[in-house]
Amino acid sequence: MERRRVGILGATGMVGQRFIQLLSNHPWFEIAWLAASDRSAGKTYAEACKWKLDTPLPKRIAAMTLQPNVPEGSAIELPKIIFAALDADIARELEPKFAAAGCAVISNSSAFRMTADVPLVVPEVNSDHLALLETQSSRKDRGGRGGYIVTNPNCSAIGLVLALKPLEEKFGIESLFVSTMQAVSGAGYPGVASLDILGNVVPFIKNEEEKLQEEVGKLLGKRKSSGIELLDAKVSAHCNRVAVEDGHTECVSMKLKKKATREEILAAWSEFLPLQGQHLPTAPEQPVEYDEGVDRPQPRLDRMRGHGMAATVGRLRECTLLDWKFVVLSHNTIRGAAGAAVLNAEVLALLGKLDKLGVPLETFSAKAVAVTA
Ligand SMILES: NC(=O)C1=CN([C@@H]2O[C@H](COP(=O)(O)OP(=O)(O)OC[C@H]3O[C@@H](n4cnc5c(N)ncnc54)[C@H](OP(=O)(O)O)[C@@H]3O)[C@@H](O)[C@H]2O)C=CC1
Ligand SMILES: N[C@@H](CC(=O)OP(=O)(O)O)C(=O)O
Repeated sequence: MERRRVGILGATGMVGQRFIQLLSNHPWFEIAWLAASDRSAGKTYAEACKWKLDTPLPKRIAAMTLQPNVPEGSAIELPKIIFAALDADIARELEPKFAAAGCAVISNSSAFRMTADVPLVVPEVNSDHLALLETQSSRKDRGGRGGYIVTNPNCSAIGLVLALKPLEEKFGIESLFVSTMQAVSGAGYPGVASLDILGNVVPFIKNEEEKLQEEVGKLLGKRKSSGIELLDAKVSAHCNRVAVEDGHTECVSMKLKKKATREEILAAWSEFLPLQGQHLPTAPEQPVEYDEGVDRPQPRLDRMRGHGMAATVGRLRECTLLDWKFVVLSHNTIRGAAGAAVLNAEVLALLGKLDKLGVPLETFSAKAVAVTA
């Protein structure tokens, strides 16, 4: 099968580098276009990027020239699939321009996650929310060329909803308390100053608690004809930055609507295999892995389970305040960012939603009439 050409916006950042790592040998996608800030445009990737990953920067990518970060003016043809890893303020300005140019913008940023007709998706949890694309891609400000924006959640929200989805389905969630320990790579590069974080914990990450609380509601919400009905549960979050390189750990207490035993909860996690049989290259075999170890999960030991795409849960025990408590861990720049977006793109490919990009919608309806006439 011929691989689809893709581009990466924000290619030099922490998440951009993960995109390069995950897409360099991807069987369905081929990196054809890269862009970062104006400071980087015109430089080679090797000149513009401080490569921070523990696999070598691929030679082909190192030699690629960074293009202007707008749909026009590239020296090479703009791909119709754009992975975006930009700060929210920049994403708010740039992502709609690429969607209006007929691109599928597969975004990591928080800029449009809560916009009513923008899907906020974790494929194992709510791929049915992708139906929102039908209205979004025909919006006037999308240029009528089939372009759209799809988002993946905040890195802490992803691990949490993977663990919660099978429990919400079987028992219902009434309320939730979560306290996070988030890795420094979550703050981008150079991120938090070493003097602030070494030997320390910082009990504040700007806007993080608000994002975590509201995104869980949309991700576990139900699709209705009017849009997404948010999950009716109380969620309270504390977010903390800790001196860990990669991997976000979350301590969770929950009250369920229906009583559940420990065995029933463990069974719900092990039987949670929503993408089984779809053969998506980035999907982990077991999205939620339970570890019986008394002191697991731990970021250094467990973040790479399922090639960095699985959420590891452990320490399930009764809670004296709510019903049950447990710990969940996931890799923040793989499962929590670039890997999540690549998996979203694989699902979009499977659903045929990468097929009609860049062509005026009227051309498609005219063609459809011609075929049926
Ligand atoms: N790190 C994480 O764990 C997660 C991050 N995210 C989100 O992903 C996005 C990227 O995060 P991260 O990679 O950590 O950030 P970084 O700060 O590491 O990277 C930012 C990227 O954006 C580019 N950039 C900066 N200014 C502009 C501009 N004006 N126009 C175009 N491009 C610009 C930078 O290019 P240059 O090198 O030229 O400056 C760089 O490529 C953010 O929205 C973040 O919130 C989401 C989930 C997890
Ligand atoms: N704020 C997160 C990472 C992140 O960028 O989140 P968001 O994609 O919601 O902006 C962290 O610090 O770990």
